[in-house]
Amino acid sequence: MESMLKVHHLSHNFGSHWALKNCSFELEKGDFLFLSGPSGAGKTTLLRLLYASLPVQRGSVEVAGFNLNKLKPRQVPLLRRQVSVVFQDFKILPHRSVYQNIAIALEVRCLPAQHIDRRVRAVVRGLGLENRIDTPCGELSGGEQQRVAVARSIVVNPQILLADEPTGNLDPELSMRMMDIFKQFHSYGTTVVLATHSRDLLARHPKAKLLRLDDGKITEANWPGAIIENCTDDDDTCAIGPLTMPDGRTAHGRRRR
Ligand SMILES: Nc1ncnc2c1ncn2[C@@H]1O[C@H](COP(=O)(O)OP(=O)(O)OP(=O)(O)O)[C@@H](O)[C@H]1O
Repeated sequence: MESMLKVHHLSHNFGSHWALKNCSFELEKGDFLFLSGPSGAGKTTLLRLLYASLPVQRGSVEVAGFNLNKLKPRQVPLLRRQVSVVFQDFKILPHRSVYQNIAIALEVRCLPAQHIDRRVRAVVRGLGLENRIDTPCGELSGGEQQRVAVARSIVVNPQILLADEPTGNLDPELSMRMMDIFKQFHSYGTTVVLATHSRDLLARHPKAKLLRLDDGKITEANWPGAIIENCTDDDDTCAIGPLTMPDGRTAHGRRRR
């Protein structure tokens, strides 16, 4: 199977606070992963690292064949052609319409206008936004804005789709519809990583891969490609992970596989 994500000994700190501690896991093409854990556990931090919106401080990350430890600024747009993200704050343009907010993801790729129009309208239909297509996004409800953010991320057909609580603002029916869309993309071969608090969502997808974070550490995983570190925070190297040297060796002098 083709590897899509390799995260080894990943730790990340904000000042003196370690938001991620020595996380290691791998995903293959077409995997569907739920990232769970309480508020503050490090889910968003992990997604931001995978999207290269935070620099890798410790450990190593490979996403869709890109080594993020060595990623140059000019390579970031290339990575983001393969990886789409829906963040919690949506990042949509309030004065632009639903159509424009979604089309922009394709316009930056200089695709033919007809092709853009077809794809945007198909996604808008799929997410039930037809009657809001010309509405400025600033006038939409939270749930509608969330659907626009999801539409913009899937319209580009990414290899990897990262989503941070994509059903958080939606009622149960829309939430199911949104999940159906993620599952549809997954069935086309897209690798999906979805962060959620929702126990209900996890219970409804018992076959998906699950990674639980607590206080920055992996505490639960249901497949062998993830490592649960049984160590305490007192053991610094174990909890925070070995330092990665620029040549890829760890501070222990062991070369990574
Ligand atoms: N930019 C930042 N500056 C300082 N601390 C941060 C920053 N971003 C996150 N943190 C801290 O890192 C920890 C992990 O935060 P993160 O947002 O990754 O958690 P989360 O699991 O996504 O939480 P939620 O489910 O509430 O979104 C928290 O303690 C948070 O306060």
